[in-house]
Amino acid sequence: VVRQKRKGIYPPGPKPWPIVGNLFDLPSDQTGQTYLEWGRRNNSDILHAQVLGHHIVIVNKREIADELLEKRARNSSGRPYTPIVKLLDWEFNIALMDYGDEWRKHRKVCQQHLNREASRSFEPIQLEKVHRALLQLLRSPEEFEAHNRMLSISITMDMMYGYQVKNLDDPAIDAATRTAEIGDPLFMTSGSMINIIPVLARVPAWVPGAISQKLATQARYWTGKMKDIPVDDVKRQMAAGIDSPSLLTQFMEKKATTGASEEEEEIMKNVAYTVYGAASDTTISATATFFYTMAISPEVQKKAQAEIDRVVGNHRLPDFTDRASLPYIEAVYREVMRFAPPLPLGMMHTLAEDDFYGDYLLPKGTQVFANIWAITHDEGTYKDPDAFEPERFFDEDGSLNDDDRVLAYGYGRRICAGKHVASATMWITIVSILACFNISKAKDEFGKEIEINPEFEDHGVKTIKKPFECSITPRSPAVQKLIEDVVSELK
Ligand code: HEM
Repeated sequence: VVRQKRKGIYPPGPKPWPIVGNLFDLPSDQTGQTYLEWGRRNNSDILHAQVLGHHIVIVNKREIADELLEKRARNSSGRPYTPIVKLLDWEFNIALMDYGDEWRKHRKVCQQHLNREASRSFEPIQLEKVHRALLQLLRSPEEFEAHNRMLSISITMDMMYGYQVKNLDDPAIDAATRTAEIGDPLFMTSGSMINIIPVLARVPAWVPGAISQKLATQARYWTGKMKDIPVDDVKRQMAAGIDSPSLLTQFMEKKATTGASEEEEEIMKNVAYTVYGAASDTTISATATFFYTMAISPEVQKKAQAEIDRVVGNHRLPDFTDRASLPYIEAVYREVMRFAPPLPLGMMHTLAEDDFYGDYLLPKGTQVFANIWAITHDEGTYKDPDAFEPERFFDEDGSLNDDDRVLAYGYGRRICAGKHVASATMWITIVSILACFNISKAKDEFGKEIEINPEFEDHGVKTIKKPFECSITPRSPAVQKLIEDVVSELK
């Protein structure tokens, strides 16, 4: 019997040009919104584009994303092979590894150390850094964006390496920031021709016009620094006998006592390097959204603070044991993550084999994107989706509803490996800041409120609230003292 290959049509999308396909149609910012608009124009929740023979599929509906990326995860958990990853020396990055043994080994280690139970070992670090951030907010509230960055970065560096970040000029942070600044745009599909025409990767950096090559050389240099500085610090800590719960110090101690293979060490380091990139910008973005939404939602803030005052009281700062007793704060967390998912398109999932969705052919190698932004702004599920309303997460009887899956963490087997850590960091940040401060729009010299530009910066992959001014003031002199006392007791 000769089996005929099933034929199919691609999902709808903009008409491709000869050779380049839709290269010039792909949005480089406002991606979530633009693809939702494509969906409306084509009257379809699944869309297709083509760039130089590469297929891209965008899914705007939750059910389709669940079907393709969860139920059919065996076929849809890959990442594309992009030459730029090798050029940048980013092959250590778990988020970029294709689905296979190498990824599986790394993911297993992530799972062991970042699962719900294991990630609780990081709670003391999260609490300490949040308390330090409260003091910073007290001292220089106008610099809240810098304090937000410092908070997220210092938690990650402490969790992974026991590395104590003193300020944002820290050499390890500088190296990581430069790596991302140079590397991120190169990595985007439309950002670098190297991704599309792999042969360009062989052009030496000194050839005029080989811009990506030159930038890649710089990015490689900073990637090396980003890896070496904290690892050298771990060695220093161990020599000095410093006891830290960090992932890498714990591992190194285990290695020194019971032994560990080279491979295990390599994997552990790769996890630590990956987490820095995966954890900081995403958490910074979600926290910036929190500040913004509080400044524009005084009613939400009042309700949240009333709940904290009722449950926690005014004589101590909140801690993780309070989480289950604060449903409204939980709803604020869910709503922050819904309102502006930090990675609006998540990450691409490539298909290992041809697949079909209805009559639509999704060829092997297709990069499938769940449009998380569109799914969390679906009017069918979230009425008035552009409004910030934690109330949408409550049932009529006043209890939290079961919509507790935070879609911002992505899909299937590639779902965010650090979602429990992220959830804990976000929650303790939200509850602590609300317990201590009132956040409102800043006022001009005449006492008139300054409206905040609602726009977000969107670089195609990540999104973050554009810088804005707001007023952050302590709720009472007593709370001010609480913060000062708690921080003065820290080492
Ligand atoms: C608010 C914060 C965060 C958000 C919104 C977020 C979101 C995401 C998303 C959307 C993905 C891709 C999922 C997919 O492919 O479908 C991802 C992957 C990943 N995230 Fe997160 N993340 C956050 C924080 C963190 C933290 C704190 C860690 C580590 C402690 C982390 C570690 C990772 C890793 C290792 C991956 C790669 C997983 C893989 O490819 O198998 N993330 N994250």
